[in-house]
Order: sequence, then structure tokens, then C-alpha cells
Amino acid sequence: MPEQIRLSLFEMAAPVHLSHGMWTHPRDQRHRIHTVEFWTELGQILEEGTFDLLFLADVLGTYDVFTDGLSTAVKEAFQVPTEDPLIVLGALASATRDLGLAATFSTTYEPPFTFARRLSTLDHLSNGRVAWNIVTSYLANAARNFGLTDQVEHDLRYEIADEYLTVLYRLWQDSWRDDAVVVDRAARVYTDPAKVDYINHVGDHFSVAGPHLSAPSPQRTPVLFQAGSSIRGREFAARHAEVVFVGGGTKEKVRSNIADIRARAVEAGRDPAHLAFLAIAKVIVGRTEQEAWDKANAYDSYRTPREALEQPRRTPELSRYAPTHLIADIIAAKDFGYEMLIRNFEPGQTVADVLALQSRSRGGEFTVVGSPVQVADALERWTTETGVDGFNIKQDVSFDSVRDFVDLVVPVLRDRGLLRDRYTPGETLRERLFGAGQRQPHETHPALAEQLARTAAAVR
Ligand SMILES: Cc1cc2nc3c(=O)[nH]c(=O)nc-3n(C[C@H](O)[C@H](O)[C@H](O)COP(=O)(O)O)c2cc1C
Repeated sequence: MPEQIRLSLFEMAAPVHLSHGMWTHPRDQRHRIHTVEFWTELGQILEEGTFDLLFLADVLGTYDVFTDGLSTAVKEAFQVPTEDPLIVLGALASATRDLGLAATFSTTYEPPFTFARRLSTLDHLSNGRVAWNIVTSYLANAARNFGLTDQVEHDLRYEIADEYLTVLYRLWQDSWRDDAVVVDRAARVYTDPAKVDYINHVGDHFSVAGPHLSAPSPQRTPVLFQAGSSIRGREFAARHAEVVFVGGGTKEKVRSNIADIRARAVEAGRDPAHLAFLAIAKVIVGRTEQEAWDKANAYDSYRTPREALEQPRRTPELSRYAPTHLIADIIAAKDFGYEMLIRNFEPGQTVADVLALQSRSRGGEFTVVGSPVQVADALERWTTETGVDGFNIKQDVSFDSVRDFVDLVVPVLRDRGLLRDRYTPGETLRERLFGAGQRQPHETHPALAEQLARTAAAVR
């Protein structure tokens, strides 16, 4: 049986995540993101297509980085207005039964104790379907929303995040034993006090006594996602992530990103086979290739021109450089958005190489326009040639893009044995991604490795 392709839908509780301008398409439904009905409908389509999970991105500030301040971001609905993804996941826990539910949360601004409880609650309510994408946040406006004048320095953010994770692991894994809750009415013991403990963490950035307020949830530690691209970000991913989002670019670049992170995982004492990788993919499918291209061209007429949004936002303004300018030099100068260049390109490439690739792939990442068989071929080729385990699929028009994918591509993937045709009842998200019985992180993951070391020390 061939390896199954992992499918995640890449979304955000906002009218625009990455599909600039597509909210102007008459069929787009994202103006309804603040309604339970929108998420219920999306969740049901994804479960019909037996997607592994829905992933919601998040930011804690606005993109007031354009020359006109706030205006462009607000007019274009560019990641604003945006609703709290963790609350959306709560609604989805009830509206769906099997779909994995993943959201971004930043380790830079809100303390770990309350966040630990929120995720445990979601893991309980969803019967173990929750995943967390760990970010440290990159928007200056977010810093100003939390009492700071500017962002915490990049590598320090990751240092804080490391300690944040240590606190969470101790709350999730150590604080309550599996059999702590007994609900023994006759003996008048709800929870056995010998099986719940303080964590008494005192570190450079956090001081948390515990105990954790939630009883152990099905996965205890939710499935951990990460997408760092800097050296420090990759080190962090190699240590903590179970699923890593790798950027697009060329197949060679994706392959080398995966090899790099797996090698760093070995250095961190982990089994590199216990990391899965998802690449961002944009898919436009029609019943025929012609229909798909007609759709792609029609969509293009609704997009906000790339120059109006993307260049000033996340990617260096490449027009300021000579075509022969080396990517390595832009990265070394840390020009605004340089992280995207690290993720997607090789230092030896030039500005001309980047521009050529961006225009070929309509956005610098894996894009496929075609018939159902052509799309399935491309997805299959990408997994075998790069080693990614699956895709984080973007929508142009919600719900049409995912509806097309489920109606047209999913049957082909199922025929080829690349996608399940039903879910396994009662499995947690981690079991779905890493195999039956894997409810908690693998033994070499720090969530467990550190706990095992502490238990061994206590026994000695
Ligand atoms: C698929 C994907 C999803 C991401 N989602 C978010 C997100 O929701 N919120 C966020 O602040 N950053 C998000 N990022 C950005 C990364 O977390 C990270 O900040 C960025 O890749 C730069 O890496 P660095 O911090 O290691 O330099 C995402 C990146 C990728 C590739």
C-alpha cells in the first residue's frame, strides 16, 4: 500500500489570509467567518474529503507596514478583521467528529499557564484532535498591543519559547498521573491527592507553581506544529515540532530543508523519523485542464495586484536590487522579509532567479492548475520527489476551492490508495498522523524525554 498523503486545509479566521482580493469574488463566503455556520459548513466539507486537519493561522496585530499606515490592510481585509482561532476550534470540536483541529498561538505575549489549560480543554472537548502551531510572532504592531514599544529580539523570542514549552510539558505531562481522577463517591474522593503535584517551575522568563488545572486530556500534549525558517527557528522546530511546515520554492529546496531539520532533530536527541513535513500547495482543479485554466484566469481578475500587498509585507523589495544581486547578501543584511528567502531559495541564487521562479509559480510556491488526474499526479510526484508527507492546501475562494478539491481530486487520490475513504473511529490526531497507539509524543520528544529523565532521577 502506498504512503498516504496528509491533507491539511490552510486557513485563517479572516476574510483574507493569503488570497489577496479574493473576497471580492461573488461566491466567496469569508465575510461569514464570524458565524458558527461558516465553520460548520467548512468542517463538514473537510470531513467528507477525509482531510487530516484544518489549520488556522493567526496574528496578534495588524499589518500597518504599508506606506499609508493602516489603510491598505483594513481596506483589503488583509488578515483583519480576524477572530480568535482557539474559540473557532471550540465551535468546530462540536460541529465535527473526526477532523484534526490546529491553530497558531504565540509564545511571546500571553503566559503559558492559562494557555496550557485552554489547549487541554480543547483536547478534551474534541476527544484528542487538537494541534498547536508554535509561533513567536513577527508583527511590530503586535508588540505594541502588549505593552512593548518594539518586538522582542528574534533569537530571544525563541529562547523564551523554549522555556514556555518546558513549562507546558511539565503542566501537560507531569502534573497529573493518568489515574489521578477516580470519582469515588462512596469514599468521597474525586481526585487522588497523591497523584496530582505542583510543577514549581522557576526560570529566566516564567515562574509557575502549578498544578495544571485540567485533568489529563486524550493527547495530553497537543500535536506540535512549527514553521520557523531562520537557523534558530529550525533548531527550535527540530527540538519541539512533530509536524513541520516547509515553504515552497523548488523541490530541491524543500528536500534540503527537510534534510536540514531532520539532521538537527538527531542532534537534539530525537528520532528523525518522528517528524512529518507539510508543504504549502495551491490547487486549482477543473473537470478538464481547460476548465481549470479558465477558472485560474477568472480568479486572477479578482486578485489584488501582488505589488500592492506582498512586496511591502513579507518579502524584500527585490526591485531595489540588481538582477545579479546574491540572495545570500540580502539574507545577511536581514532586509525586511528575508526569512522567506531562507525558506524558499538557495544563497547562491540571484534576484533574477527568484523573480523568474515567482512569476512561473504564481507566488513562489507549489502551485498546480489542471484536471483531477493532473493534480493528483503533481501531488504524488511532489511527495515522492521531495519527501514531504503531505500538503497544507490554500483556498482561493471559500468554499469553492475546497469543494472542488473534495469532489474532483479526493476520488482520484482514494482510487490510488493515497487517501483514506473513512476515518478510524476514536483515533486521536497524533494516532492518525503517527500510527495507532501513539496518543502522546514519541519517547525521544522532549515532552516525554524530560519527564522520563525526571522520573528516573526521582526513583534514584
Ligand atoms: C505554513 C506556515 C504557516 C505559518 N503560520 C503563521 C501564523 O499563523 N502566525 C505567525 O505569526 N507566523 C506564521 N508563520 C511564520 C513562521 O512561524 C515564522 O515566523 C516564519 O517562518 C519566520 O521564521 P523565523 O521566525 O524562524 O525567522 C507561518 C509560516 C508558514 C510556512
